[in-house]
Amino acid sequence: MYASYIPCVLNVCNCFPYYFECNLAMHLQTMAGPILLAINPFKDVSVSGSDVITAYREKILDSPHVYAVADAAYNDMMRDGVNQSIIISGESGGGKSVTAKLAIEYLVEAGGGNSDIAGKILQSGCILEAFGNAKTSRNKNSSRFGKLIDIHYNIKGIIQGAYVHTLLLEKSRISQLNRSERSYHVFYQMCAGATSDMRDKLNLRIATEYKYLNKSGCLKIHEVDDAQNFKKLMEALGALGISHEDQERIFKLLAAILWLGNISFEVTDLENHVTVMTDEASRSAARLMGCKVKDLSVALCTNKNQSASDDMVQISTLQQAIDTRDALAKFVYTSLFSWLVEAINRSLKGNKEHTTRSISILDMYGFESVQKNSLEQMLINYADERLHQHFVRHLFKLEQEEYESEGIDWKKVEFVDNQGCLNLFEKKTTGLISILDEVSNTSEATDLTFANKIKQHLSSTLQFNNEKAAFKVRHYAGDVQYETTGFIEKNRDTLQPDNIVFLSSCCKNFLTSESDVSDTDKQSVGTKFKDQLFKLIQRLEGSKPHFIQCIRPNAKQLHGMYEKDIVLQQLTCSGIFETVKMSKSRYPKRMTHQEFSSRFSCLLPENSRCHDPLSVSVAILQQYYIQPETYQLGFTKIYLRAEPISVLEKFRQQVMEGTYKVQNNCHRGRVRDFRELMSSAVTLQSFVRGENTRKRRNVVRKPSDQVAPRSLDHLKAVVHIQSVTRGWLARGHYSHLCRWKMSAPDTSKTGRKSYSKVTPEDLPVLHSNVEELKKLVKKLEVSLTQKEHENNELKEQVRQFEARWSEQEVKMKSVEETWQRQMSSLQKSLAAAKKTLTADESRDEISGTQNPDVVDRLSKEFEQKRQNFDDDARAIIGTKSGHMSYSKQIEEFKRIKDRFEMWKKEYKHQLRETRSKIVKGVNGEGASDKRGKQSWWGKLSKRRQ
Ligand SMILES: Nc1ncnc2c1ncn2[C@@H]1O[C@H](COP(=O)(O)OP(=O)(O)OP(=O)(O)O)[C@@H](O)[C@H]1O
Repeated sequence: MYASYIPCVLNVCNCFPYYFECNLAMHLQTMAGPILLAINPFKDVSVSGSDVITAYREKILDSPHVYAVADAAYNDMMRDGVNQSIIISGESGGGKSVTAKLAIEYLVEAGGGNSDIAGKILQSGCILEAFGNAKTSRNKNSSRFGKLIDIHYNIKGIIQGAYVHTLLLEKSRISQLNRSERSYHVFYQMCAGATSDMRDKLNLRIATEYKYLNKSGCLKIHEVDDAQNFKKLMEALGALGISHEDQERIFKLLAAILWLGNISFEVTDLENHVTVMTDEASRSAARLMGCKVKDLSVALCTNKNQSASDDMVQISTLQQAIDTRDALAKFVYTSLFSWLVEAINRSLKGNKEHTTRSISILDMYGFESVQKNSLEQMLINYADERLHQHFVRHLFKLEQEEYESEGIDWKKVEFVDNQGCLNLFEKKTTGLISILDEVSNTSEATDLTFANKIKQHLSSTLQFNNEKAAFKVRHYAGDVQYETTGFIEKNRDTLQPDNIVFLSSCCKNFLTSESDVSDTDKQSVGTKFKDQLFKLIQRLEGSKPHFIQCIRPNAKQLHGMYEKDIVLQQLTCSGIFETVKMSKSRYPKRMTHQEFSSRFSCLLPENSRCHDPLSVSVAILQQYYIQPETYQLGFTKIYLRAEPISVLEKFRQQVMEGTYKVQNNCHRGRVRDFRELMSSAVTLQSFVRGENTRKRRNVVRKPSDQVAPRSLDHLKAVVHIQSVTRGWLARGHYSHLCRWKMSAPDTSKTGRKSYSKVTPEDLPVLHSNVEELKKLVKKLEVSLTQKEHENNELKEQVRQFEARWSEQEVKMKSVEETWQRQMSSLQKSLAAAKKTLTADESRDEISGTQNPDVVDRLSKEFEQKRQNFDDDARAIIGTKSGHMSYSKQIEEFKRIKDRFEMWKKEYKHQLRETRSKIVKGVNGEGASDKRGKQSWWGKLSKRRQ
């Protein structure tokens, strides 16, 4: 659906400017490839707030919006476990800070909404805005510092804490203001909103009475209520846990800065040497800073000549004193700002141990070009270039390089690379920052020296304006001319060491950070800024970026006005057209074959999953009919357009839901099994308890029953009787309690204890009842302990009993087996005897000697006995689960065995006799027959004896 917006954006810029004009009634947001374009409506158009957040979270809304970008970042973090960043760029006044605020609002809500940390994160924005934002000619609420907020989450995506990184606050604004601009909001808020008590303590006046505020001719902002905002600021300071004492100190220093600006100097000699005028301004400033007027005067009106070998102290000239005063004011303010950022970070630290990933939101000062651009503008625009390079690198360079190295069929998209402009700033020795540092380190150097030096080194890249000692830089966002006046002083930004010592003694609470003091000695402003910027970009490099480009629809900050050229210029400079071109053919989703196959292999039948990741990936794509033009297979990764990935994700979701359901059912089954096991254990325990009780009460039972196990039915009956008995006892106890309650005071109606019915005569009865109850409780406790002890003993008995049981079972089995073996062996012997006898019969028939009766009788006897023994043995086995104990059964078996042995002996004897009779009868008939008869007998005798 985003694709439908892209041609609109292109048309807007070329042929259909009315499209934007029509849509300015609302906060138009649209996608240009992977970038969200957010057009500043310059009016609250109410497409934000908790309802809209919910709609995006629940996917009821999915149209392009900053909430959709934040949602994608959050979901990507949760799914891939990778840190994310939302990079918001655009010109000053484009709406970056408002957009960042909306993104934070969403991310806070997604990460658990109402937690303490979430509230603090939102409140910290109010403090940073009051102390770091100001009205400029381009924006009534311009951020004068760079800001990166990391929101930390745990593995479940719940907010754990946050950290605010800041980048160089524009300090010149404290003492110098351009026409119609304001200093930092907090000064105006304090002057408008302080309570009378606070005013007295701070000797506070209205803003017009302070020179640092009134010189620009702008004290109020249309539709902005400073007093109301002061209340919000105080609330936020409280919410962040900044103590009352610290708050007082903060406002004291702010008031001191304002009074410092009002300090004037008196010329004391012809050489223009000065001293501080002792008036309300100097007295107030000294009191608020916690020093004497005399010390403040020394700090402002003397300087050490460091070039002289003896560090000679000199009286300052008027200009020197003014510069020192302003430098002190700026130093105090920036130290205060750093202290506040540290305090905010302490408060947002939260639960660092559980932090696993984060989302960073970058809101930098936007590209700006004012009437007289100085070092501040140069650094702001340099930061903007660095950020643009990050954008170019991720959206054009890295992606295209990757397609090439992965062997993807790809037509290269040309883009404007701003690396050249970056080199102009960053190059060692010949870059603007290096040259500025080099010149600043020379004590005699002036701004003109700097101008000449850059002319010498960079004449081929820069255009120069000799009249203004200015140079022009061709930025990606437009040409800017910088006037070198003030560059060296601003870059050095040094305070006299004596002044640092002085400040440390009076506002030490806010100069805790060693870096405040030492860095000013070591690093120039330019180098420090460059280093901080590098660290920031490094942080961003370690995360997956989501880009938002803010567009300023007109220069007048008016709602409903569209200036085509301004918009077109912003779209062109920010590389939106190349991005759109690229997004037509790019593959927004890429995964290694390993990642792809392990994520989606659940969509394949089990037997197809064991192949290599590439084959699995191909199988998945084929199985789900993914169109070949929507993906490409690289050497190590698979590249996909948006549609196939959403199709596969949908299928995966269905499979996962199904799996969870099955798992839940299994889990429920296991719980059921466990319950059954529990109830069996309870049954067994109650049986054992019953047995134990019977033993204790000497219930007389048949000797065989004493060790015999109960049958299942018997057990059930016992348990049933027990439960009925327990129920009966419980009912009895309950009615006893009821009777007791009837006699106790009535509390049911009033809900309170009413003792009105208790007469003095009742008291002894009640006391004795209570005593009785106490005794009863004690007794019960003792018997409970006993029972527990007994229970343990019983458990042990059961365990032993079970062990004996299984032992007996093994024995029984072996007796049974022996019995079976003997019977079958006898059967075999008899069968052999029968066979031989039959052969003998036939021979007897032939010879006339017959013994059929004897053999028949023997055979019948054998059958009869076998039947008897079998029946007896079965009868014993049949009683196994009935009423006979195992030992009894074994005894019976032994008895049968003895009988069997006796019979066997007798039978053998009979067999032998019969044999000898037969042998005698047939003696003369042949030796071979005799051998034949002996052979079966021999075998039988061998086996049986
Ligand atoms: N989404 C929005 N809804 C309503 N008004 C907005 C919105 N975005 C910006 N504005 C208006 O535009 C002004 C400038 O916006 P913002 O301060 O966010 O710009 P910026 O890009 O951060 O500027 P800078 O770089 O100077 O800090 C805001 O003060 C506000 O009045």
